[in-house]
Amino acid sequence: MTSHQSRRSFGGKPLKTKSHSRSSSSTTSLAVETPSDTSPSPSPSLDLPPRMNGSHEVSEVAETMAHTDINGKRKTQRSKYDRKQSTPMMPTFMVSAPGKVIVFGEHSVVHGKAAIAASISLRSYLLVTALSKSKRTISLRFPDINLSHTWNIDDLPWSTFSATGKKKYYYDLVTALDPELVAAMKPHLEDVSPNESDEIRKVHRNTASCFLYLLLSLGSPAFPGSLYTLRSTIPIGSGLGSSASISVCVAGALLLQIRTLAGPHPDQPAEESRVQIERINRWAFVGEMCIHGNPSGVDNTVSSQGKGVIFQRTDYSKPPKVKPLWHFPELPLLVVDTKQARSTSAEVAKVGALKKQHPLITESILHAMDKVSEGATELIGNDDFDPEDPSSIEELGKLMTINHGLLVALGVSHPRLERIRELVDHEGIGWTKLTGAGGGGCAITLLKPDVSPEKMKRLENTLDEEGYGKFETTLGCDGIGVLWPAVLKNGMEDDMGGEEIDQDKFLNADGIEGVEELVGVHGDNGDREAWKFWRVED
Ligand SMILES: Nc1ncnc2c1ncn2[C@@H]1O[C@H](COP(=O)(O)OP(=O)(O)O)[C@@H](O)[C@H]1O
Ligand SMILES: C[C@@](O)(CCOP(=O)(O)O)CC(=O)O
Repeated sequence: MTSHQSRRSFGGKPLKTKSHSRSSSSTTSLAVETPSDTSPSPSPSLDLPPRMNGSHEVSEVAETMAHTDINGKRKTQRSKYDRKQSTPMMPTFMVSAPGKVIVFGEHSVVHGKAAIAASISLRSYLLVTALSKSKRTISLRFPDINLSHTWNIDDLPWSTFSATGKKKYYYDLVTALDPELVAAMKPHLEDVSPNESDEIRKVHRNTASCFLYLLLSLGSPAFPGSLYTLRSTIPIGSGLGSSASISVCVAGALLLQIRTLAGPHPDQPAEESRVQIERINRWAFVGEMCIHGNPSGVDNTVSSQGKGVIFQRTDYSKPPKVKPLWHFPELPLLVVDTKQARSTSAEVAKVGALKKQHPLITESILHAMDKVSEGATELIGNDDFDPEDPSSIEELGKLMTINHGLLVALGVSHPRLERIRELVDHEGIGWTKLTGAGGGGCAITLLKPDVSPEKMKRLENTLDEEGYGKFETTLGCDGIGVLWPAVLKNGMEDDMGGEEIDQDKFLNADGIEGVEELVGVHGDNGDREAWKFWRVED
């Protein structure tokens, strides 16, 4: 594969991509394999920030952080003269993680075939603000779902989570929720959004349980009072991995707060970066279990590591095998939301019924889908594949068209999905397929290079008129990123060290565009350098 440093035309807007050296895919597996990561954590190497907003005497929060061992036990040892040292407080920081699309092989994956999923540039952003020593509370402000909740740290069931046989460490592989721990957590979820409808409360409690289970597993009674503010640019419940993305943000933020992650920093070897991502991914999977019950682990893996993955599930009682595609190309992708509600289980059942009725025909379709995924893996793994070259894009696009046709044959498309395909085909601007379960949800279009702004505008107008949601994204983006400290500028311009992104600014950012403009990983003039990523590619 060629390396590229590019700005592709995207409906008249330049698309930002980064330069990465590329080589063939690694076969390292994340999330679903036996733990090998039991080494003690290296100390974190994020640069400590310049003091912001004037000088802080060290607070007990910072002191506690500095004296908390890897198992969360507080070390009470003080300095020689038993007085507080002047060290900076943990800064306000931010983490961000992407959503995902299934690029090839939805449905056939349910029947043991290989599928490919990849990250997209729609992302969740979580701002973490350490509170002053006197505030012994943990607060969530998640305005996308109108969730606002505060727990008193000292009231939380720490002893149950740290009891012998129950305590889990940051390096553990947790593959199931512990029913006793879930029961201990339950009373602390009961007063979440008490005045909302049952339906809304369920959503709020799922999100709150994801956070609380991770906090109680990774934290300790000495955990610093903190405020977590989350905003996401990923539509919720459209099959684009919004829940995995927030689980990755929460897992990453908590692991950073207990100082069990090394980096990210630019010189970090890929191997070390992958270990950090693996840690985050394992805990994000636990968060996903709180929201979903029985997730496959694919969404959180793609969201943590970014790029793409091939996944296959030959034994349905086990999680799928996940092989990272560290060098998945960055490609311009249009995601269109039909806004048509769909049920993944109903669509999966449809295919199951078809297979019963027409076993040979259905098996041939599924086999053909497997060949499409195989062909796509070969294509993008080939050294000749060049995301800048129209013929490479066309080959990949054709595979998407075939995959969509096969999904139609399985009966999982929907007139609103077909309408998107028709509109895109009419303009001749790219290759479209449904993504995820179908029956509604989203379609993805791989755009031809240099699509004319007029054609793009015409398509946008029609989609708008017909009530579709549209997102201009990039496929194959970075996974979890860290903005440390969370400042608007890099802090180089003046002595004050940059302007802090406080909660108000973040909450007041206007819509998706406002969030992207204020804190976005992908700024108007290319990717923001202040965001750091664990570089997983060799
Ligand atoms: N921005 C967000 N803020 C708070 N919770 C969120 C957010 N995005 C997703 N969630 C949680 O994830 C759930 C959506 O998961 P799911 O239905 O699987 O959709 P998706 O396919 O987008 O992951 C929501 O009901 C909510 O609990
Ligand atoms: C249809 C299926 O292959 C993908 C479902 O994707 P989503 O939940 O719609 O993102 C089901 C599955 O893999 O569990």
